[in-house]
Amino acid sequence: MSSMFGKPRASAERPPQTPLPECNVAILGCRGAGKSALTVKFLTKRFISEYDPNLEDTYTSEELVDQQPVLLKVMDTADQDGPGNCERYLCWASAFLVVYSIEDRRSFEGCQRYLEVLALHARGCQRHCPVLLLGNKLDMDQYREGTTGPCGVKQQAQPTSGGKYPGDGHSLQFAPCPWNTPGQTPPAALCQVSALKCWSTHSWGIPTWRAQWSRCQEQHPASTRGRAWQAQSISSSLL
Ligand SMILES: Nc1nc2c(ncn2[C@@H]2O[C@H](COP(=O)(O)OP(=O)(O)OP(=O)(O)O)[C@@H](O)[C@H]2O)c(=O)[nH]1
Repeated sequence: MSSMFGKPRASAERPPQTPLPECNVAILGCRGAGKSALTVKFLTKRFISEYDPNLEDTYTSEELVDQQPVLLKVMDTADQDGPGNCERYLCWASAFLVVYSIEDRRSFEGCQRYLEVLALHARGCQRHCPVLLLGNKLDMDQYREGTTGPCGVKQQAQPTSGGKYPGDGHSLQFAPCPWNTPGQTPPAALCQVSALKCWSTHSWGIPTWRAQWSRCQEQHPASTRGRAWQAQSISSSLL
């Protein structure tokens, strides 16, 4: 079943026969990370505590991404115990949001399994979808399970029990930012990245891949300057 949230925007200016560019985003993560809450928060722009967290559903919302209307479809997944029966979202989604709770280290470590599944899938089908790793429940910062990293920033980037960092082995890919070029219609892939940008702007979670961001800045100093959003959202484009 598909549900429609939010008000359609800017459709009056669009010729009726022009279909909107579409972006399918799957929300992944361990139980209790806050996927459903984030989905509802994003689509309704407020926090709602009463919803059925076990329902796996797909929602559709027309959003403006870089002044362009985009049909954003969001699948709020409900895996019972880590990634399982993943084909349903791997085949459907063109972008992925992997969510953890900042006060639950296990949920952060659980992201590794999702990143691995996504990496495997990307390798298998030669399709590289944007992936955003997102830390949720920012209001629980005093209970954050993490260490203080460089610059005094508390971060989750700790080794998992296997001694690896989530995302290890996945190369970071830096997407330049041409979707802002005047007069250019963003191609589908960039539209999807932009939709994630749109997501990270609206939602109250933050992507927290700070360690990798610094590395990325070193490698791409000119192209990354002043692009704070990218700083946070490049996360792991999976190869
Ligand atoms: N304090 C706080 N609680 C939150 C936040 N987001 C979600 N929660 C709570 O965390 C619990 C789990 O949230 P859900 O959205 O059901 O988590 P989920 O990832 O969808 O969990 P499953 O459906 O079991 O996979 C709920 O009690 C939410 O109210 C947040 O930003 N802050």
